[in-house]
Amino acid sequence: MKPAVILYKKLPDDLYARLAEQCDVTEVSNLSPESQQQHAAAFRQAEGLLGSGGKVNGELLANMPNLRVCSSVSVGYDNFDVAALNARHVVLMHTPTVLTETVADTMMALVLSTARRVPELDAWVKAGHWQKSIGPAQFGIDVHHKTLGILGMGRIGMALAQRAHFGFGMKILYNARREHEEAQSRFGAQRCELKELLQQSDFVCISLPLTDETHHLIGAAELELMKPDAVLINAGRGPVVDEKALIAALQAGKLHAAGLDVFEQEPVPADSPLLSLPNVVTLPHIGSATHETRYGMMQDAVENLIAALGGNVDKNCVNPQALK
Ligand SMILES: NC(=O)c1ccc[n+]([C@@H]2O[C@H](COP(=O)([O-])OP(=O)(O)OC[C@H]3O[C@@H](n4cnc5c(N)ncnc54)[C@H](O)[C@@H]3O)[C@@H](O)[C@H]2O)c1
Ligand SMILES: O=C(O)[C@H](O)CO
Repeated sequence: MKPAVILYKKLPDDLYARLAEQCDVTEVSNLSPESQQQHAAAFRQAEGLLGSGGKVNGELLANMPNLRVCSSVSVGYDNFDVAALNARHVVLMHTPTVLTETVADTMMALVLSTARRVPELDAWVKAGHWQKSIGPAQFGIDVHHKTLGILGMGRIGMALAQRAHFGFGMKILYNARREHEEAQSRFGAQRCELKELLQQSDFVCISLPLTDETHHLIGAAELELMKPDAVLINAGRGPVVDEKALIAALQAGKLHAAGLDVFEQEPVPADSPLLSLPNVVTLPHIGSATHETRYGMMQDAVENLIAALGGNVDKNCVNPQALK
C-alpha cells in the first residue's frame, strides 16, 4: 500500500504525478485549523506532509498520529517545532543548495538597488521628473571595492561573498562562531566580532536562520554602530532585525538605506513606515523565486519525501537523529 501524504502546496503536473505514483495524496489548501478539521481523516492517516509556510507544531502533530516525514519546500525551517518532531520521531526534510545561488543573486540585487537607488529613480523617471541633467540629488554610493559584512556565512553567505569579492572587488568580513577556512582562502574573508563588523562594513548583509539566538540580533544598539552611510540588507528572516528599531534608525537618517526581502510580519502591513521611506527597497520574500529554482525546490521536496518515507535520510534531512 502506498503511504498516505498531505500536500499543502500546488505542484506542477509532472511533480504531482511523480508524488502520486509513490504516495496516496490528499491535497489541502493550507494547514489552518479549518483545513485540519475539514480533512480530519486524511490528516489522521497521513505518514507524510509536503508543502511550505504554515506552522508545524505540537497541535498539528496531535492531529497527525501516523506522521513520519515532513518535507518542506524551503531551506529555512523556523516554522517547524523541531523538538516536537524529534519527540515524535518525525523527520524533517528541506531544500538547501538548490536555491543558494538564486538567493545570493537576490541579495546582490538588493545591494546594487539600494546603493544606486534603482527603484526610487525608476519611479522618479516614470513620474516625469527627469526634465534636465541629473545632479547630486540623484547620486548614489559605490558598491565596488567597498566592505561587505556577512551575518550567516553558510551556503548563501558564501555565494554572496563570491559575487561581491570576484564581481565587485569587495572586502569581505563575516561574523561566525568558528573560522571559515574556505571563506578565508577563496575570498580573503576576515572573521570578526559582530561589533567590529557593524562598525566597518559599508553593506551589512544578513543570511541567517531565525533561531532563539538570532531573534532581534540587530536592534537599536547594533544599528547605532553602523556607519551613517551604510546599508542593511536582510534576506534571512524578518525577526532577525528589530523592525521598529530599523524604522527609527532610517527615519533619523542614521543609515544610507535598507534592502529587505523579509519582514517581521509577512505580507508586510500596508501601513508599515518601511513602505513610505524612499531609501528602503522592499521585496515580497522572493529570495529563491525564479521559475527554475522554485521548480528545483519542489522537485527536491518530492524526492526528499519519497526517500525519507523509504527510510533514506542521507540527504537534506534536518534531524536524522529523530529516526533513532
Ligand atoms: N529570503 C529568502 O527567500 C530566503 C531563501 C533561502 C533562505 N533564506 C534564509 O537564509 C537562511 C540561511 O540559508 P543557508 O542555506 O545559507 O543556510 P546555512 O545553514 O548554510 O547558513 C546559515 C549560517 O548561519 C550561521 N549562523 C547561525 N546562527 C548564527 C549566529 N547566531 N551567529 C552567527 N552565525 C550563525 C550558521 O553557522 C551557518 O553558517 C535560511 O535559514 C533562511 O532563513 C531566505
Ligand atoms: O527558506 C527558504 O527557502 C525561503 O525563505 C522560502 O521560504
